[in-house]
Amino acid sequence: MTQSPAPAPQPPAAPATFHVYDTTLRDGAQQEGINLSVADKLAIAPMLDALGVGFIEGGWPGAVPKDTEFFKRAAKELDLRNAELAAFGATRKAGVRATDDPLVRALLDSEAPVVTLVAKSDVRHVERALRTTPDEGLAMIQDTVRFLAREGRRVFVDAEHFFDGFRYDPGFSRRAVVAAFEAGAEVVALCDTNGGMLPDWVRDVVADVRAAVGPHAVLGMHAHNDSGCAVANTLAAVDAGCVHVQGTVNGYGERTGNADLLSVVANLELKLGRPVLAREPGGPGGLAELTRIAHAISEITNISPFARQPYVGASAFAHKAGLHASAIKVDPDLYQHTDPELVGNDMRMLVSDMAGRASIELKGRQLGIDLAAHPDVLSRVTNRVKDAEANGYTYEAADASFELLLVEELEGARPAYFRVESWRTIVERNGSRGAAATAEATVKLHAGGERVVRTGEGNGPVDALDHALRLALTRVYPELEDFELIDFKVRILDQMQGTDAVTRVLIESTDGQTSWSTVGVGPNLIEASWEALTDSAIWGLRNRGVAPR
Ligand SMILES: CC(=O)SCCNC(=O)CCNC(=O)[C@H](O)C(C)(C)COP(=O)(O)OP(=O)(O)OC[C@H]1O[C@@H](n2cnc3c(N)ncnc32)[C@H](O)[C@@H]1OP(=O)(O)O
Ligand SMILES: CC(=O)C(=O)O
Repeated sequence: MTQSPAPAPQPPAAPATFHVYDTTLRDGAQQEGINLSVADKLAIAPMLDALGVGFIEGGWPGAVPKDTEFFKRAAKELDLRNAELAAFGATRKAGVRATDDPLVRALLDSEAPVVTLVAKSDVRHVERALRTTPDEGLAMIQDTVRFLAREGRRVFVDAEHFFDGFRYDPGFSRRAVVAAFEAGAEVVALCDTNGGMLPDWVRDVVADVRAAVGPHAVLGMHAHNDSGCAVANTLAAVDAGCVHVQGTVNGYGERTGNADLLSVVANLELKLGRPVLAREPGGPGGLAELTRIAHAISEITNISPFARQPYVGASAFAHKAGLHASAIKVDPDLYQHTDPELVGNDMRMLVSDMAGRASIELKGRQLGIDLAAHPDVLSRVTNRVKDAEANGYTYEAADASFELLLVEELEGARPAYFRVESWRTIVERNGSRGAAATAEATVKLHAGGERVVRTGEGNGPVDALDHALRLALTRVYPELEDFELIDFKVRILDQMQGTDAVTRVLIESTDGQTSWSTVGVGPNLIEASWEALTDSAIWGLRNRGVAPR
């Protein structure tokens, strides 16, 4: 007999407030390899605002000159609709009055409406890193919070190393949080600074603190991802009563990063039914912007998007296995945890040797080719793909070559834009030391009812072949003048099915509007490249609606 699941435990009563606090521009910028200019920060902030976060932590004014400049310019140049800017900084130094601490003063000077103070809440850090007493550690928190609150700032406190500290000496860590609230802090975010917590540990500690501070105190969570649990830890904290979540876009951050705020908000909204992003009614923004903003920000950080990133990655809704595709054909929900459109992403079908007929049918549909009424074609294409992949081809990154294969099986032949008679290449280098090699290629083909022979030059044999092919075809197909080769990848595949190594070439081309990828395989680089180059020309012409001449 099936047992009904136990009712989920109810979260403790908590304030209606819920904060989404982004720290991409501060903690995200602490990631190795990220270096954001003031202009970069000014470009990212409006994207975060459009996403609907409530707070944007812009950096540490006074400590980092670029951040001082950011707050100065942000006040004049940014027109934020949803978010408030937060300036990050530390509590006063030991033995110094808050009013006399230049870094505390710099927080005021930033004119940010919110100030977030990092405060030591692990007694070991107070004694060993600050080299002071627990009482002075608590006084540093209280004095700084009180001073800034009196100056009219909303004060948030990041309780640094809270979880490690709590597991070592819960009494001191609790007192640090209570001290911050008593002094006027509006939020205390409990930080897993070293990122090593697990969700159950977080839940227990947050529940303890929640009981100590009462149901109305705004507790937050700031998680790092060193145990791979930052998002889960953030959700566990919410479950236990946190109503303020911190994180960074794409999970950027020190070491292994912070909680990916995009996953956090998607999970809160889609899985837990908590609308947490601000949205203008009927307007853009919110979750539907998630994928676009993730990629736009990765352009600015110059960190390649992570394909397997939950919700927003290129592979997040990409399906490869044949069995998955056959169920998806019936209902996409059978193999997807959520609808990709809700987060602005797309479902993609990947064609490979793991494809079955359903994968090919769905891929055809995605390419605008309905194969439902052609079971014979589906079987032939499936078999051809499996054979070709066993011989070194890969179609999941070469949609254009796959489409040509499909058209060939459907229409009985490839589009006959030209017929190749032969081609050859020569690489030449004179005997002088340091002289560069040059390449020349000759292509003989038939197009537009004529035999055409053309020679092209290039800095290598593939470049020369590309030039010769264009020279031979552009009189008949002037559209080719817009085509450009934008990426070229080579891989040597050893011992395919007991044969010698083969070479696989993947080419990406563009006509300025569309880009497409083709694949070629051969016993050497030149033959593989020729196949990918000719596929590229054929697909590009067909896509433009050009008829064979
Ligand atoms: C967990 C986090 O990620 S918090 C964010 C960390 N971010 C950064 O550190 C980036 C910006 N940092 C900086 O530019 C510099 O470290 C500065 C300007 C803040 C300080 O530079 P310096 O004065 O040269 O000091 P240094 O970096 O060597 O040491 C930090 C000092 O801050 C003190 N400190 C550390 N945490 C705190 C805190 N929460 N409250 C008060 N003081 C603190 C340390 O005790 C040390 O003081 P000391 O110089 O009297 O020994
Ligand atoms: C404040 C902060 O970044 C941390 O404790 O990790």
